Amino acid sequence: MTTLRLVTLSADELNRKEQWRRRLGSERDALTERTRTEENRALRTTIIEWLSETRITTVCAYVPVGSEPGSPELLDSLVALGHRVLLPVMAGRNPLEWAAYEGPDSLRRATYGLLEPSTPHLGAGAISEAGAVLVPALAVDRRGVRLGKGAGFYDRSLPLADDSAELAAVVRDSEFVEELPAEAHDVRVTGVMTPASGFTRLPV
Ligand SMILES: Nc1nc2c(c(=O)[nH]1)N(C=O)[C@@H](CNc1ccc(C(=O)N[C@@H](CCC(=O)O)C(=O)O)cc1)CN2
Ligand SMILES: Nc1ncnc2c1ncn2[C@@H]1O[C@H](COP(=O)(O)OP(=O)(O)OP(=O)(O)O)[C@@H](O)[C@H]1O
Repeated sequence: MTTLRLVTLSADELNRKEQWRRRLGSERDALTERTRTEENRALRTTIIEWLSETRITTVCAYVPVGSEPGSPELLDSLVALGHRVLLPVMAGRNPLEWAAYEGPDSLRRATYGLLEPSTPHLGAGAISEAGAVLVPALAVDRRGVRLGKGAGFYDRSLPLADDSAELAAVVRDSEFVEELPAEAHDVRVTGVMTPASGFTRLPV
């Protein structure tokens, strides 16, 4: 009985997550190039300012693709300011591995239209060296529940981060929402970063 009920609930949650993904995805796709550029510029400024107020050196980031918030320029700015920037490398369904970003030439095409670093792989444990993890997301809620692409990569990887690390979901302002469907395996982020509001610490 109990098992059956759990399975039903979980399928339902999955459905609700999928509906959110579709809606948020079309909203992102409908943005004008101008809005996108403005938001990404604001994100770059606000992320750099936020980090400059901390003693964080190593930052885990991601190379945005399609309509994801963020920009390659942000990665270059972080490196120029002396940060060590680690980027995710997919390794099957295991936790993400990490490798250093060393400029645009250090990236190569990977599966699913992603770009990955061609520098030496540092393993899945390298995330523990980061003071901040910029986490790609479609949305995040006030409890720190994050909605991602739906493959669970960050749910498997974030538990390897240091306890003191800031786990900052990077989203558009309208994607910081009241409540998202949550599942037991969802790892909560410690903060959210948006173009207009900058970094907001969440009560995790
Ligand atoms: N820029 C960026 N890099 C990232 C992530 C991300 O969200 N954004 N990830 C965050 O986790 C990881 C990759 N996550 C992925 C999650 C799902 C699928 C996926 O569902 N692929 C579909 C095909 C999708 C398509 O081609 O449109 C599939 O498996 O069939 C791929 C990668 C690591 N790197
Ligand atoms: N810790 C885990 N170990 C193994 N599998 C997991 C774990 N966390 C999540 N998963 C698997 O990943 C699937 C997708 O999870 P979810 O929908 O929460 O992904 P997401 O957080 O949106 O995606 P992503 O992290 O890739 O951006 C889950 O149905 C589950 O099967």
